[in-house]
Amino acid sequence: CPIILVPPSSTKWSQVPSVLKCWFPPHAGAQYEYILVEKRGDKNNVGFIQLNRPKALNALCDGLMKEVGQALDAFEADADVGAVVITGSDRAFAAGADIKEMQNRTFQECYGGNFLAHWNRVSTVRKPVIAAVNGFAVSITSPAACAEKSDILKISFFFFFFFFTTQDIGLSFK
Ligand SMILES: CC(C)=CC(=O)SCCNC(=O)CCNC(=O)[C@H](O)C(C)(C)COP(=O)(O)OP(=O)(O)OC[C@H]1O[C@@H](n2cnc3c(N)ncnc32)[C@H](O)[C@@H]1OP(=O)(O)O
Repeated sequence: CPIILVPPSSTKWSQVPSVLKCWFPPHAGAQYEYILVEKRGDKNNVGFIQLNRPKALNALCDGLMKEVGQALDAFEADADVGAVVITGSDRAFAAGADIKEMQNRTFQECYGGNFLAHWNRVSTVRKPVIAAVNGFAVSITSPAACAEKSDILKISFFFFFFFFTTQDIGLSFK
């Protein structure tokens, strides 16, 4: 007879031993530490991820980004889910990368360890992912990185590069 594993409702996803994680999807009971995850909509077919570090304005720490990746994996594998919505909480969508966590990392650790590799999961999900942005939404990027993504940005980048040779900082506040 099949064995069904049901984690206690107080279990945090980060406390679940790795060998057990494949036996139950994260949104089936185990709680996340940094995000809230549920299925919404009349047909329960919208995957909903709420960033949930309000005291740190949802700064994107390593643990939060790993959990977002896990939740996206679970929604991608769930045939009932047609699209995913990611939103913030309280005053912020997200205050960008967690600068407290980053401040002691050396360039070698970041570059050699490819420390943002798992951040890309959101761009590889094949289902539509919608960002419902509220409050602060802070980020930084380089025009060169943006220019890889679209022709319009390539043209903008050309003009940008013409006038500025340094990296650009993109900030968006509420
Ligand atoms: C994606 C990559 C690779 C890079 C980036 O994203 S770089 C961008 C990083 N983000 C920032 O530099 C933004 C830093 N935050 C701010 O400038 C301000 O917090 C604010 C303008 C967004 C809001 O200012 P406000 O005065 O309303 O709130 P604070 O008192 O400053 O913050 C409340 C609370 O949140 C903590 N916090 C805010 N942002 C971050 C962050 N990015 N990383 C870690 N923690 C953050 C802030 O320290 C404070 O907590 P404490 O009271 O416990 O210190």
